[in-house]
Amino acid sequence: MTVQAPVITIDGPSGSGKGTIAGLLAQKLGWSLLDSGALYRLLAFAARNHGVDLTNEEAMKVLAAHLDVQFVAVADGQAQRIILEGEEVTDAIRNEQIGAGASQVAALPAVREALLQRQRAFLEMPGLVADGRDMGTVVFPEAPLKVFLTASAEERARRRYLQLKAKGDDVNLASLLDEIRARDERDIQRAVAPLKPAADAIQLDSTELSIEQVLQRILSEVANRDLAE
Ligand SMILES: Nc1ncnc2c1ncn2[C@@H]1O[C@H](COP(=O)(O)OP(=O)(O)OP(=O)(O)O)[C@@H](O)[C@H]1O
Ligand SMILES: Nc1ccn([C@H]2C[C@H](O)[C@@H](COP(=O)(O)O)O2)c(=O)n1
Repeated sequence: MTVQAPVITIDGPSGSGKGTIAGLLAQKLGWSLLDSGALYRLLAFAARNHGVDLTNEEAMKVLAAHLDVQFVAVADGQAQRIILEGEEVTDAIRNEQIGAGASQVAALPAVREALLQRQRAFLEMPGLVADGRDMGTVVFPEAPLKVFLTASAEERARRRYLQLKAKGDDVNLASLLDEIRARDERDIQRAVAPLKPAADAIQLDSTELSIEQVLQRILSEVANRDLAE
């Protein structure tokens, strides 16, 4: 009998803290990590490099199927390094322009289909923490623990502002709020795999919670379900 590795899915809108929490959780449990948003960002980035129009579904599908990417684990507490076509792009894909492009290509059904198996291939023992928009609804519908992490748009814009400012980016809070609202709208309204909580997801509003409080809430659910050693 093959034993299936457990998955914890963390879905939610941009800036709700999914990536931060997924990374900390994976580190704490010693599990693998899937940052599915990075795949859509990488596609938008690769399309720009290769001069492919983001609305050309057939060309984007081919790009998605052949995306040459590696996720490299690093020391505890640091974001994994992302290598696209031999070049490190970890930071280059983390800006609002690429995020908006990612949200645009993510609405193409052929692209989502082309990335499905690639995402499922991240599943390995002893377990996987997967963050994105459709982890609990489409990619890992059998996951024993699904979290839908939210926060108000204002708080998410504020967090993004502080994050980008710390990186030295020239940012404007009002524009970030507009971009976050536009991205929410596109991710929620799209026809395929829209952003929505799975019926069996735990919904967690992090607006008034610290990163540590969110992490502890999820770890208590992990313990309740006996998911980890
Ligand atoms: N509960 C929290 N309280 C305060 N800041 C937080 C909290 N959760 C996350 N943050 C901060 O908010 C910023 C955005 O978090 P993060 O990148 O994890 O969001 P995300 O949901 O993965 O966004 P995206 O989907 O766009 O990648 C980071 O700087 C992170 O440190
Ligand atoms: N499972 C996923 C992950 C991401 N997307 C899309 C929607 C987002 O706007 C964009 C970038 O994601 P982020 O890195 O900000 O989490 O990618 C999706 O549709 N499905």
